[in-house]
Amino acid sequence: MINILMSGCNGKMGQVISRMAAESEDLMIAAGYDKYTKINNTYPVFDDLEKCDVKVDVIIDFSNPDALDGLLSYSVKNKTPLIVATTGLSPNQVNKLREVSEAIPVFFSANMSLGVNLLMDLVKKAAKVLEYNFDIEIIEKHHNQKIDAPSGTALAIADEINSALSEKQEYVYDRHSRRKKRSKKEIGIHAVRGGTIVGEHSVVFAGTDEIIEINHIATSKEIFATGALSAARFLYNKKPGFYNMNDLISETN
Ligand SMILES: NC(=O)C1=CN([C@@H]2O[C@H](COP(=O)(O)OP(=O)(O)OC[C@H]3O[C@@H](n4cnc5c(N)ncnc54)[C@H](OP(=O)(O)O)[C@@H]3O)[C@@H](O)[C@H]2O)C=CC1
Ligand SMILES: O=C(O)C1=N[C@H](C(=O)O)C[C@H](O)C1
Repeated sequence: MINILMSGCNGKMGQVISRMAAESEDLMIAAGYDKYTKINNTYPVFDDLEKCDVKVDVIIDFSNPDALDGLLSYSVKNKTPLIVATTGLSPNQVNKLREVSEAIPVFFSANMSLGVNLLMDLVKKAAKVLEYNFDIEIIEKHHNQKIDAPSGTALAIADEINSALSEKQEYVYDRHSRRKKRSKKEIGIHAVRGGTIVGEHSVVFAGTDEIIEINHIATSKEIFATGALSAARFLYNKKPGFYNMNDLISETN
């Protein structure tokens, strides 16, 4: 049995993962971490990781960037593998994750779904072929409870595209403050927020008289939970290192 500490356990993703782990035979949520302790969880919940006296094998984090420092201290002190799915981390926080991965296994992905990770591969290929004649714009849509914008996935897609191009593109976030034509050296990134949209990402390659659009639509949060639980199985007993969905997909296929 792999014992998990669920960080952000009272939140939307924390609750979906708790339900799915309870249905699995090899994983269980042994403890939770959140801002508030809640009475109807089936495991103990801590509002301070220093107080956590439950032995766990892996941490899954779907919470808030403010939680990261505490999680890093706890993981390093207890040599506990750490999965970070929280988005909106600063570049400095991502660097800290990389540093810590020299001592413990760290898994970091802005999107735990298989489909989005395939989309990243497809858009990289498209970007290479269309590099000189097409403008690239990314549009993401999420529910009205989402705090960060643009989504971590939209930024990760833009980074993947940039890694495939011979010249780095500048990211332009909506255009209300710009009074000039679009340059050839930019990737536009746009966020829509409303209702209960689970998560949609669309990459538009707009050329002269033709448009190619590559889309991913998440219709449930379970797809991210499935990915997070697979990441827990993957990271348990791994050597220190900085892992992502590509490592998980290559190992399991
Ligand atoms: N990588 C992926 O595949 C996915 C990533 N995400 C990301 O996961 C994160 C959580 O998403 P979601 O579950 O929808 O959000 P929720 O707001 O529903 O849940 C987050 C939980 O974390 C708690 N929390 C906030 N700050 C802290 C803190 N400093 N320490 C401990 N707990 C804290 C919140 O408490 P309170 O509500 O009281 O503030 C809440 O209970 C987001 O960053 C989101 O973008 C989401 C889905 C997929
Ligand atoms: O907040 C969410 O809900 C989601 N956040 C992630 C992101 O910011 O990319 C992934 C997913 O789209 C759902």
